[in-house]
Amino acid sequence: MTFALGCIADDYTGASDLANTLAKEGLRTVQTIGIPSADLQLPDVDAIVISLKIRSIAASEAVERARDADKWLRTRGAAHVMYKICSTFDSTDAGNIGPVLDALRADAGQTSVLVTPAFPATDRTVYKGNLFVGAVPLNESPLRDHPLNPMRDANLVRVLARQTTGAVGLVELATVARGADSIRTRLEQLSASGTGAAIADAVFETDLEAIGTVALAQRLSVGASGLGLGLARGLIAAGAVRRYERLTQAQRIGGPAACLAGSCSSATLKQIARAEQTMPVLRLDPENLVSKPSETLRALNWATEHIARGPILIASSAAPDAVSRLQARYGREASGHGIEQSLATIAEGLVQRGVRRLVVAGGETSGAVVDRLAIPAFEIGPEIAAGVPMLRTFGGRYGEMVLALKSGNFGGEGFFADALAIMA
Ligand SMILES: Nc1ncnc2c1ncn2[C@@H]1O[C@H](COP(=O)(O)OP(=O)(O)O)[C@@H](O)[C@H]1O
Ligand SMILES: O=C(O)[C@@H](O)C(=O)COP(=O)(O)O
Repeated sequence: MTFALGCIADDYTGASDLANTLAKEGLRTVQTIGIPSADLQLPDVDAIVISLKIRSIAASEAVERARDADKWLRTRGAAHVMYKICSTFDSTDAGNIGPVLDALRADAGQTSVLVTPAFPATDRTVYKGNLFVGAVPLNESPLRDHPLNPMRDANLVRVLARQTTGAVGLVELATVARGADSIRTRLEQLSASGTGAAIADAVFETDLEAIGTVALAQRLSVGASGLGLGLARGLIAAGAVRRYERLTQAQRIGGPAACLAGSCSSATLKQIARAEQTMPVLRLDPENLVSKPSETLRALNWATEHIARGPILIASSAAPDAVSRLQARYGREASGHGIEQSLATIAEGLVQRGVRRLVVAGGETSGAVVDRLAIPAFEIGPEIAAGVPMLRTFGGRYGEMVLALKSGNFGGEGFFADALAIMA
């Protein structure tokens, strides 16, 4: 097997977002769940995106898993590996972006690594090292109340410096806008002064093309889907990959369809409210989900009553004050993990009741669901919304299924209906 680009994503929705971007840019792409097992026959591809669930686990464990994935990709010929992080830089002062970057950089024998979470398609831009979500700095966006990694500082040079052992520098927009040579020169300066990571400003796709061109000459880069776009365009421009036209039509799979939401992002809360106008919605009791196993049974009994008549949505999602109250009672990790596992149990029950079309909202939530269903890999189907493709399972114990794994923050208000319309 040969491929041009190896990627490691720190969560599953992030992986499908990146895979979507690469496919859209013309790379034949497969998304694997973890390191593929030896017996999984992968199709011929230009890019492999290995999905890990390491965004919110202990840094030492995240490092170990990322290094294993990196080794797998390198031993199969990946000259360049991109580490995919969230476009809102989701992390805490304990990691995991910095520790993983430090370890992969050391393994690659590289001095300075380009880092950019910019993703203009979803309005994430970086200027003077500050990350903007739409019109506001990261710390003024809804991400300041994320249940697992509240983002309270928009200055990524500062944020990353608190997580890495090396110095963090900046490649300013004026440098980026002058093109690849100018970025390369700045990176060489930073490298000569021993700077381990260079946050690169980027506002437009042309900025990411220039950053991608420079990154490709190195072994490692770190960023969100905008960086993937830059790398994909760089590979095609260099003639390393022939542009492939992605499928824009989904093959019909039929059967019952369901949506599950564990994201508490403001975008997902609006999408659930909109879905209530068009499909039966069950709002779970988060306290019961953490403390009483019977809540999952209640959900499955409710689903059994409704599922034959059309799509349904089951949600644990709650507004920031309710999330804080639950966390104060049970702890941040225990409530997050408990709810993820309950939603995974509900997903498994739904699939056992015949559901083959499943939409999941939330990164950690998607990770728990996909792991429970033991799906080994996905082929990338048509785009539903920016950053969210339709995914078709590749192998696995439940036969062919289609899924959409939605990052909490992505999609318009009608996302659930939009996804179900494409996953017909
Ligand atoms: N009502 C709730 N109260 C507290 N935490 C919740 C609630 N509902 C879901 N969660 C947890 O919040 C986290 C949401 O993270 P995630 O699924 O990654 O969504 P996003 O994509 O928005 O980041 C998960 O750990 C989930 O279990
Ligand atoms: O880059 C992004 O914003 C997404 O691809 C992503 O990583 C989303 O993470 P979640 O919001 O936790 O799903």
